[in-house]
Amino acid sequence: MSVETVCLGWHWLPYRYTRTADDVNGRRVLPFPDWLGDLARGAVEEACGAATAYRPDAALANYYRPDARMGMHQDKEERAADPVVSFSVGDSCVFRFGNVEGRGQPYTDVRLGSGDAFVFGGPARFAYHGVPKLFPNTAPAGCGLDRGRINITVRVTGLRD
Ligand SMILES: O=C(O)CCC(=O)C(=O)O
Ligand SMILES: [Fe+2]
Repeated sequence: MSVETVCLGWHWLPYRYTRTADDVNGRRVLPFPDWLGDLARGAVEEACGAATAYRPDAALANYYRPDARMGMHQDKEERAADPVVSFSVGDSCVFRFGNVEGRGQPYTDVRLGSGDAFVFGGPARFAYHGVPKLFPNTAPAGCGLDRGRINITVRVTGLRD
């Protein structure tokens, strides 16, 4: 994985979440903002066509340089099966959305652009997914990012202090 990540609410490390960024500076992670939870809940409601009590408590903000990639993986450190909501800003990318059995086919390649939201929940919640390619210089003017891509995934950890 060649992205640079900042977390809100809970700090993610492979295999666990902690309240302190132990592999960075040991400090407590910044709070998860209410507005981001509201935005994500709106996306879930639009995706499933019904009101929901979705209450996320963590976000991972990834910065992709133009040559960055993310390998196929599951988001599975959460102790809850609530949906993951992804927001993209900047350059477009190929988002590879696969199956729950493994990293290989079948998968679907979706082009995610700046401003897109993607919700994975229900039977697709633990599907393998990754980002094999960015399309450099495709960020729309005024999106706030000249180069590369930011993706924010919003999650329900199911954890308590
Ligand atoms: O960048 C993306 O669209 C996906 C990010 C992702 O899968 C993750 O942060 O776990
Ligand atoms: Fe992921």
